[in-house]
Amino acid sequence: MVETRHLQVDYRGKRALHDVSMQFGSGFTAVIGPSGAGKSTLMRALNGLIPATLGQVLLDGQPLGRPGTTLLRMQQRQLGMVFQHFNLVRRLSALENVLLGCLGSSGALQGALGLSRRAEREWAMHLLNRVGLADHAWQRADQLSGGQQQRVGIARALAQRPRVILADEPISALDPRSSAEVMDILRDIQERDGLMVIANLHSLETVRACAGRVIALKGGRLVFDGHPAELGSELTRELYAQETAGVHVAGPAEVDPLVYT
Ligand SMILES: Nc1ncnc2c1ncn2[C@@H]1O[C@H](COP(=O)(O)OP(=O)(O)OP(=O)(O)O)[C@@H](O)[C@H]1O
Repeated sequence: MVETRHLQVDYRGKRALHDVSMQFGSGFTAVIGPSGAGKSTLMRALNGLIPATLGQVLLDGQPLGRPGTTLLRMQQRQLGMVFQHFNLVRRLSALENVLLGCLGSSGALQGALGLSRRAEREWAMHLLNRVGLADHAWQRADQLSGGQQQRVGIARALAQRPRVILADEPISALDPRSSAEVMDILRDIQERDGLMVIANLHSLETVRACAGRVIALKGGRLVFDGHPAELGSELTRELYAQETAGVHVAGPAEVDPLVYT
């Protein structure tokens, strides 16, 4: 359903992704790799927030539209985005933030689906309840904890009724308990609602607990695509070699988990 074909992304001459081709059909996919590997660039390119320099991103076989086009906006409705730093409007309530997600799917669709403002509100409240925040609906976003803000971010992404959730480092800014809550919600969305989830994650422990597929990038290139169980310690060591060399030399027992959170 989502595919990259020979995707290359350059930032002012600096290549961030080289010739990346892959397909995503369903399930929970984790994207891993050391700092600067191109993980965020991939997530943003999948959503059309960054255009391909060469190659293509396709949704249901159709290339993503260029920035600013109606085609891209229609496609982006199917691709809900969750951000590392939540990207909420701080002075608005949790409910108002979720309603902003509904705006992405109203407009043209509002008439077609017959969605009234009231129906949108009910939908937004339902989603806040889903992420365990019904009691915080009227609280300002900047008065919520990081974990709560990220849960509002997920509810906002769900508000547009996407088929895919692209989560760009959804738990990097959170403590372990909030991280677990957020991952439980993402996993539940995937398992119960059948949404495809693609999440860029740093903790291999989390990857093993949540993902059915893992994609590893290094230096902007695809270096692994398979089941998390196939991700051996040799490959993991290689993947993070540069990073651990300067920062922390892992002992044999340390290689596997959280080298990198
Ligand atoms: N806006 C930008 N302008 C120029 N170069 C950029 C920009 N964004 C990213 N890069 C560069 O592109 C490469 C890939 O960056 P990206 O943020 O996608 O990596 P990442 O794997 O998500 O890293 P991290 O885990 O540290 O967030 C890096 O070399 C980075 O410096």
